[in-house]
Amino acid sequence: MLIHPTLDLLTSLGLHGMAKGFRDLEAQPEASRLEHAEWLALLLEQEKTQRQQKRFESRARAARLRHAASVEDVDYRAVRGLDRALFLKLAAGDWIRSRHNLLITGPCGVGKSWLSCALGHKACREDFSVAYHRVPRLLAALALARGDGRYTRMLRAIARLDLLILDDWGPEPLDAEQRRDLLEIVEDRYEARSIIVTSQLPVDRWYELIGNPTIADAILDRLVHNAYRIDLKGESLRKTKQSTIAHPAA
Ligand SMILES: Nc1ncnc2c1ncn2[C@@H]1O[C@H](COP(=O)(O)OP(=O)(O)OP(=O)(O)O)[C@@H](O)[C@H]1O
Repeated sequence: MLIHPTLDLLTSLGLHGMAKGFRDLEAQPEASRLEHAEWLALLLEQEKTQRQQKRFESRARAARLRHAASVEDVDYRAVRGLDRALFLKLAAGDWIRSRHNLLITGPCGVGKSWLSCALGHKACREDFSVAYHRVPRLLAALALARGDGRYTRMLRAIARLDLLILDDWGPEPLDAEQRRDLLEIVEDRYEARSIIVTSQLPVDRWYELIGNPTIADAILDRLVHNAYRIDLKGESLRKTKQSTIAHPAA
């Protein structure tokens, strides 16, 4: 078989997965017993897997998730208030396809950011576009963008994402500009794209966090309607981690 010209052709066509699969099969003596159709199927499978992996890597890079968390690593015993069945259902990603939201609340350090990143990571695997933002930094970045003409472009980029993670909302109340920014973001995504919001404050206190009753109604109506909720409880996992470091298991 003309191995090198075939490899060159696959590479020049950008079929790097097939090229790798071709080299691997050539190196296996038992592969000579395969039918042509089986060869082709294996090479196409390799190409598909490699493309999916590349796509996932680029999605994950763009998402800029704060934690390297994955849904497979969730410790259900450590996180109190986490319903395993609900979380596994969310991990499957149908809520994103149905354009629903997810609100994760609970005290400091119970794993809100971590779980949101685990779901963000899984969403990247499912080929959704994702971005993670801490709310105070995003609002500060939007205020800056307003001054230098990037505001509309930034909002447009946020609106296009399949999943937007807004981490650490509150406890500071929003000012007038921030309220409007949040309304723009939520309005753009309503019944079109999904949001995860995490906050130490329970959902029934978000109204006062927004400040203006009319805008609070508008934001919360769009955000809370159609939202799944996870209300975590218990001690900070940071403390548990520190005591494990101080007293490692023998
Ligand atoms: N489900 C989990 N499995 C394993 N480790 C976890 C899990 N959840 C959280 N952790 C660990 O606990 C630490 C605290 O979690 P995280 O930052 O998500 O808390 P948080 O509720 O968002 O806190 P804060 O309100 O202060 O932002 C993380 O650094 C992470 O390593």
